[in-house]
Amino acid sequence: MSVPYKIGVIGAGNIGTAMAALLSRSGAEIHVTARGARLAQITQAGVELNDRGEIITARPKVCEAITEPMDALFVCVKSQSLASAIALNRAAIAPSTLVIPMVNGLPFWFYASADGMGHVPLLDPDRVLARTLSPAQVLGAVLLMTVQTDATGKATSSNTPTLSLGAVSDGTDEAAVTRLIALLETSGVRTDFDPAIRQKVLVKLLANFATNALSALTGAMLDDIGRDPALRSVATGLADEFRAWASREGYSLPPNAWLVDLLIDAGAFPTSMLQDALAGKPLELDAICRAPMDRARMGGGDMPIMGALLDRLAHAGHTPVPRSDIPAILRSLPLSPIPAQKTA
Ligand SMILES: NC(=O)C1=CN([C@@H]2O[C@H](COP(=O)(O)OP(=O)(O)OC[C@H]3O[C@@H](n4cnc5c(N)ncnc54)[C@H](OP(=O)(O)O)[C@@H]3O)[C@@H](O)[C@H]2O)C=CC1
Ligand SMILES: CC(C)(CO)C(=O)C(=O)O
Repeated sequence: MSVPYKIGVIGAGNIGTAMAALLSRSGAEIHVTARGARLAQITQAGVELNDRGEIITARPKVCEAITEPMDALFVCVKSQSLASAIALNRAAIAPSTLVIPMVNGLPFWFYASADGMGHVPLLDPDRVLARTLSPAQVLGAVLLMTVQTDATGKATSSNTPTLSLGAVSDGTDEAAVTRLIALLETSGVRTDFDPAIRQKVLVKLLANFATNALSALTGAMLDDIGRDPALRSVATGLADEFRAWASREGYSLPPNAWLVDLLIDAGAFPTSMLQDALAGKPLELDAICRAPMDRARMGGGDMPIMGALLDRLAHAGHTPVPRSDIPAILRSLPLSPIPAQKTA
């Protein structure tokens, strides 16, 4: 009897539930981790994804922590939980396991090379990730998928799941990656392998940086941010700050016209950070906002609009703030023109 291909999915929230349901169509053996009430839900009823009208149900193996090596491990937690989730699931990770962190924000591996993981202190303060994972086994990932989950754990996705994967250093087992991509494609996840994965990460992070904290503070949907002149000028000011830093790092990012189109096209969608603010959950501010700002400051630059926005968030008490407070808060941000950036 052949040994089954084993895929671990750490975290059964929006993305983890969707991935577990989709990957169940690949024929691989799927192991999902969950805790508390979610563990009980999956044990009883499995996972369910409504993928643009198609209901996909599956009964993966479910546990609090995976205790045997996986061929591939998708880590679907918030960025601030990545190190603890990896530490808890240490037994799932053999030297040959492909580990795919599916998180938004500046990735902990962004400065990795064959010599080591590099270090972004905010993202891996105790170096758990750097010590546990080798750069060759980590695949960078950019996921374009919008998923929301209801109280019963049922996930709903409103677009074609699209995933870009990329090696973060030399030494990645290309045959293993090819096999994983075939399984993802069989599952309905449109997947490519992109040698320029860092560029792709920064393009997505440009959108997150420009919108997420702003939406958490104001409650604005993506299309509001694209259309409302006051919100739009904050978002494009943030994008200018981000683009200036990225350009110093050697990356050329799309211009504000691209960003505004993306926001308007997205419609009345609450960013993932607004969803967290509304649910009273911790916000991914370190990975999405503070880590790029720290890197900019380390390079002698600054991000004054983001600095002020984080300050307003810290002092807001309750987020989103009342609508009546928004105009004064937006006017208080340092939206002075910054030097024109060279953009693609
Ligand atoms: N939602 C979306 O549409 C998109 C999200 N993303 C990104 O994907 C990542 C995941 O987001 P999302 O799925 O929405 O987040 P959720 O908060 O919905 O899910 C995270 C899950 O991880 C679980 N978790 C946290 N720590 C651990 C741990 N140590 N062990 C096991 N489980 C753990 C949480 O469990 P518990 O509830 O018990 O805390 C929760 O179920 C984020 O970086 C997000 O920005 C990217 C693209 C789109
Ligand atoms: C939709 C988008 C790109 C908005 O920033 C996103 O990824 C999010 O909501 O976190």
